[in-house]
Amino acid sequence: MQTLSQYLHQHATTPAVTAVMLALADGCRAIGQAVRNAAFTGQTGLAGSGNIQGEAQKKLDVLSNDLLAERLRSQPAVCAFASEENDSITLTPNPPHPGGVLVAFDPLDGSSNLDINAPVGTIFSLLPAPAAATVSEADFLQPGQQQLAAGYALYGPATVLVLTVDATVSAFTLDETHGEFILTQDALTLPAETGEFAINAANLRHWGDAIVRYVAECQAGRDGPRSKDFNMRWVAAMVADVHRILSRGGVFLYPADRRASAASGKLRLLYEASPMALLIERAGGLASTGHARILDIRPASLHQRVPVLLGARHEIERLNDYHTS
Ligand SMILES: O=P(O)(O)OC[C@H]1O[C@](O)(COP(=O)(O)O)[C@@H](O)[C@@H]1O
Ligand SMILES: [Mg+2]
Ligand SMILES: [Mg+2]
Repeated sequence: MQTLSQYLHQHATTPAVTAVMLALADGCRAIGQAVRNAAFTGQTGLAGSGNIQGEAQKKLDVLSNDLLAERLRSQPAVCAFASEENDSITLTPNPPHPGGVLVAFDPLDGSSNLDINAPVGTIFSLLPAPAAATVSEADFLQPGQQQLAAGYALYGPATVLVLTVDATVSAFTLDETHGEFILTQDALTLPAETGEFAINAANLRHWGDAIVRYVAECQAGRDGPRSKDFNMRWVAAMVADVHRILSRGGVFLYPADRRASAASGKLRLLYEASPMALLIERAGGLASTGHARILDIRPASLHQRVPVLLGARHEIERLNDYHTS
């Protein structure tokens, strides 16, 4: 039995990455508890505020953000952090230093699921801090391939933490009795083929031709050009959909579409797409916009959105072909 701390001391590239991961894991443990106890602590429903992307914040969005911010502020390796729920970056008391870390996070992913007691999660990304006197927003605009580490926590029937700090992806399950994350799956790998896809099909009439073709061919099953039946799933929390893919394969699609409001898709590059792309690629899959590898994109702004197609290698290659042919 290996604890998260033991694992990180063996696998993480620097002591700073270990320290920041442990702080994030502690924050996720606290968020998991807050989610489970919300009915007794007055933390259900809307906060009455909105975030910079115009989304109504739930009380748990705000609390989760605070729980992570608290831990990152007091972690000496963290020089600054950026959150989906904050307009701009937050500087910690620690100026940039060799080995210093910037953290970008989505404190509560899939928060519309809170109303129905369905899974939600937290997504985080660690980037190298600059070699400058202070950190600015521009320092966060690094392509995803420069991430030092990334991961997510899924608050489902069990609280699971999935992360990458080296070339591999590992999963830890929270032992609720002892409050410890225990390694439960090492070296997760993603099959190149799949018979399962995930997309919000309510948006079908807005999709571009490549997505319409891909989904129609999956739905045609063994009677269509793919000559096999496909299954469809949609949890409406990216963390849970990606976790299913890392557990049993599949593809997850949140494409751009023809609506002006969805011209770049829905998901955010820094907090959602980049960290998930790193996990998926390290497990042997691919993550693309249809036209570009997500990890190659240099963000133009903190809250930038991108189309996301990720999962089984051969399916994403097919989707890339459909976008260019
Ligand atoms: O409501 P839709 O269109 O099904 O979108 C669901 C997607 O939106 C998200 O909930 C966005 O995340 P947030 O809850 O952090 O805003 C993803 O987790 C999920 O994949
Ligand atoms: Mg999210
Ligand atoms: Mg969120």
